[in-house]
Amino acid sequence: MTQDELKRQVAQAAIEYIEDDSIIGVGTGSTVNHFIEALEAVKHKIKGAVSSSEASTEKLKAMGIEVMDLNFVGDFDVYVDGADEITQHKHMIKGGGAALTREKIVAAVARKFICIIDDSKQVDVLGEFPLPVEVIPMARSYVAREIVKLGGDPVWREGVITDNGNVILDVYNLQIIDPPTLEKTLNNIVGVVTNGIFANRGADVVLVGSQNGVQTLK
Ligand SMILES: O=C[C@H](O)[C@H](O)[C@H](O)COP(=O)(O)O
Repeated sequence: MTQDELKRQVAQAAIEYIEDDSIIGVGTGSTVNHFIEALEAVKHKIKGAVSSSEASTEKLKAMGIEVMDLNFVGDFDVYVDGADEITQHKHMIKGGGAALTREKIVAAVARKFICIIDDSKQVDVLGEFPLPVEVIPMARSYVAREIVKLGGDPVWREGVITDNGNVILDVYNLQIIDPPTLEKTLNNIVGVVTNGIFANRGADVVLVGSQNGVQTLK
């Protein structure tokens, strides 16, 4: 199977976690795009979705799925999203598609985070994938200098504006030994909106697509 076929396979497996009459949290990215397509089979049974990006919202609406405002939903059961890297402790790097802040908000509200990945995303230590940090535009240089002090090499993702109107710094050369602490440290820099470490609220269930089928890690 190609990597894209592995993504489709694992996205299909996540459909089993969807209950009748539920509201589903929907992430962003190429793996989630397969999940959105797979929702076709169950869309008549769900109440609607909460979306983590304009891109996913557009796809959900095109399928006739109601996209709800998180402010009016309260909490809900299941959030399905991909990741750029994930450890055995279910700590992740996310934000390769620049959707990290809305993803972190929707994940915070969900009772269960189901992470769907192909097996290329599994790592021992986070950090080979450059860590995305969403930054208020006027703070870009200041935040970059603060990140250098922490040992990272930030690179401005030029031309990219997030759904929230901010910019992204991708931080290279970090070996993230203690993800929960670095997540908090980076979020304490003034001007940072959020960073792509999902550790203080990691995944609850990880579905891993591989040549041998889908493995479930709980
Ligand atoms: O901002 C994007 C998200 O965090 C994605 O979940 C992540 O980048 C994984 O995307 P993909 O499924 O395309 O590898």
